[in-house]
Amino acid sequence: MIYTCTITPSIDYTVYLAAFENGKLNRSEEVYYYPGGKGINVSRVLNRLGVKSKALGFTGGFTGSYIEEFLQKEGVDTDFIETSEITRINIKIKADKETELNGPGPKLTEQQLLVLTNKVKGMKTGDWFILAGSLPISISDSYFLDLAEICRENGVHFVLDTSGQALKKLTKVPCFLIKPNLEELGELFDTEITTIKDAHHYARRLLENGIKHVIVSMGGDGALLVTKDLSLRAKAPTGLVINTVGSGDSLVSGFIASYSKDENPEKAFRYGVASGSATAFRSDLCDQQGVEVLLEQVEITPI
Ligand SMILES: Nc1ncnc2c1ncn2[C@@H]1O[C@H](COP(=O)(O)OP(=O)(O)O)[C@@H](O)[C@H]1O
Ligand SMILES: O=P(O)(O)OC[C@H]1O[C@](O)(COP(=O)(O)O)[C@@H](O)[C@@H]1O
Repeated sequence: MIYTCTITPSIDYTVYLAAFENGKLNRSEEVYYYPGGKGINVSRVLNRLGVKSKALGFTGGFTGSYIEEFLQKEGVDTDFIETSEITRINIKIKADKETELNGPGPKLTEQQLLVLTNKVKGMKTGDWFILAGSLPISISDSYFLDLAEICRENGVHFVLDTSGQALKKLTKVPCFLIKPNLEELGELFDTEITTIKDAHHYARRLLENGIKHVIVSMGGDGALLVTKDLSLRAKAPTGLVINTVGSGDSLVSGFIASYSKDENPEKAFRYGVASGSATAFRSDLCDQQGVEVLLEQVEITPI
């Protein structure tokens, strides 16, 4: 079973307008209320790609109920832990530029965290645990290190897609996959990365920690895949960009959907990049048909 875990879910209140002026009254023309948060996006895309998963994490209040109902209607299994706080609403403004305002994550009690630990303890060899999205600083790093250790002991594939300090601490863990974007990779090494050569260099350094697959996503410039045996660059397909929110999550989903069937990292990489771009080319997350028409347009070359 594939389990995604979103500690900080959201409703992505996504608004389209011709132009956005800071400090003025703006009126939007079109609005959407998508369930969001990185693990939730991964589960939604896996479902659209025909792969079952269970979405774990913490939800609360009317926004939490909305997310849960939305996912269940789409056919995504959920097993959220209830919190007393209202799940955040993240604002995504799509005008001449994309602007985002993400809220803070929930404050969780020891008891709530323990419930999640017990769920991870119940996972079996060969299962997947995808920890994705921001991790509140109120939760100690050792909590996530312990979850990663439980996964290692039980032969559960641990996938990490987070940012900031949490990413820095958790890259010490021998994950199956991590997917920083260029900025996040730079933050990991306290530097700014502007070239493929540097991105490749730093991605390889992450393998020294025992990480098996490092995917560095680069927006419209595609992505890199680095493993012990492979160094690949994928150029992303070109198209009309509508909404890139969830592109990175779609890349992770596409990779895992394919890898969990064939265990072929290059094929999975192609599927992942096509999934990321298929999401960028529409308002909501990608679907299988959208991904498959882009597969041949993903150009993969060795670095
Ligand atoms: N403008 C774009 N054109 C085509 N594909 C894109 C574009 N933006 C993102 N993608 C696709 O989505 C993937 C992940 O995007 P990225 O923006 O790097 O992730 P994140 O949202 O995690 O920062 C890219 O590797 C690419 O395949
Ligand atoms: O947990 P964070 O870092 O605040 O990010 C949450 C946001 O990321 C998203 O999951 C999108 O992520 P990506 O664009 O990186 O794929 C949104 O749905 C959500 O609003």
